Amino acid sequence: MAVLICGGAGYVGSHTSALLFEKNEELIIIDRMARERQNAVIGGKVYNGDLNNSEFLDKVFSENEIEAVIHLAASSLVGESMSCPLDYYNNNVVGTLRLLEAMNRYHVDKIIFSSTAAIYGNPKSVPIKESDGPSPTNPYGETKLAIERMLGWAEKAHGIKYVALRYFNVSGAHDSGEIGEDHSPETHLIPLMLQVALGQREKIVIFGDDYPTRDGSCIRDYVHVMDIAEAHYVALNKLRSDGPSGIYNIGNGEGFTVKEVIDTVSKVTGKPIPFEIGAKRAGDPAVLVASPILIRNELGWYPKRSTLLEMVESAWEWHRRHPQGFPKIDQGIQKEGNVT
Ligand SMILES: NC(=O)c1ccc[n+]([C@@H]2O[C@H](COP(=O)([O-])OP(=O)(O)OC[C@H]3O[C@@H](n4cnc5c(N)ncnc54)[C@H](O)[C@@H]3O)[C@@H](O)[C@H]2O)c1
Ligand SMILES: O=c1ccn([C@@H]2O[C@H](COP(=O)(O)OP(=O)(O)O[C@H]3O[C@H](CO)[C@H](O)[C@H](O)[C@H]3O)[C@@H](O)[C@H]2O)c(=O)[nH]1
Repeated sequence: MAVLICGGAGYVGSHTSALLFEKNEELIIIDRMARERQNAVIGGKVYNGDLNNSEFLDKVFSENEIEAVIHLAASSLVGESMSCPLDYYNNNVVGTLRLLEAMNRYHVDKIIFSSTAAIYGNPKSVPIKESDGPSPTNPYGETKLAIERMLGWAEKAHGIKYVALRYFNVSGAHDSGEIGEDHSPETHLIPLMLQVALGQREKIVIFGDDYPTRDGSCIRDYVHVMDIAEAHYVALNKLRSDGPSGIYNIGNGEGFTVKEVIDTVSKVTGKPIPFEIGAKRAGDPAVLVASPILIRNELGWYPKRSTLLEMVESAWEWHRRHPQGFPKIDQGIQKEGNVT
């Protein structure tokens, strides 16, 4: 039986798919950008389509024997969600609703869901524990919280077991240096800085330097994408062995300011990273740092590539080798494969 990966052509999805492929799992991948991003997918049967389309989901679920779902497909930019909240509800909440309906129709009863630190909002204390009350400061976090709650009700009514992984800030790249972060447009801090190091961008704008932090810039907990991929594999096996549903932070337990990230990127790349101070970004909490203890105690997962230096080095390796990201398929460099 196969594992269905929704959003498998995206950043975290392509790394998670690669890891599961290396573990000899049978993979089905759904992504609405699968055709454009087929160079990000190293294996599995790939479908180009949208989760909000129930007929498309019927096709995928009826053509394959699906054991479990890993659901990473979402709109996920904090700033964008502030200006287009309804699009976020539509893509994230309605998309997941359609997916759960299809799982229910086809009797698939395991799902691992990409949640986010953004559900916590401005934390009451740091590091943040799962038991701390959620209080999102942006529509993106609200949609993820709504989905976590929908999963809880779907379990009660339909017996669908779930693990929600609340990732903190994902960074780094596959150990091979052949898969990495390639968002368009790029908005994430570390790849933007690496674009500066590559000479593709003049400078970084720090979004606010009067936060109540040690140097005034925001603090985030960066976690390596391959550690995140492993968390999915661990969660999948937990559900396979009849483990209970659960919600877990996926972080390192240590936070870095934007200015500290600039220093690390400069050290790794050997290039200065010029910056200017800009306005705060709407919806940004000052500090997000995880307590990663619960998942260590219950599932045995802990981050293995935990220093910021390792994360930036691995991201730099990918960006240095692939300054334009994945080869674009209209450049005629596409892999052989069958995207349905
Ligand atoms: N990157 C981070 O720092 C981070 C942190 C916390 C949580 N997350 C969550 O992890 C998940 C993956 O994040 P990412 O950075 O890899 O994002 P990404 O944008 O690179 O990947 C998401 C993929 O999902 C696909 N997708 C989106 N909506 C879809 C739909 N309706 N139907 C089919 N495909 C759809 C996109 O085409 C894309 O390839 C997201 O759910 C995000 O909210 C990411
Ligand atoms: O040009 C930039 C870009 C970012 N930042 C700052 O750098 C930090 C990291 O910003 P990112 O845009 O890289 O990441 P976010 O913290 O906004 O969000 C990411 O992590 C979240 C979880 O913490 C979410 O889940 C979300 O999907 C994911 O994009 C933030 O404090 C942000 O204000 C800047 O100062 N300048």
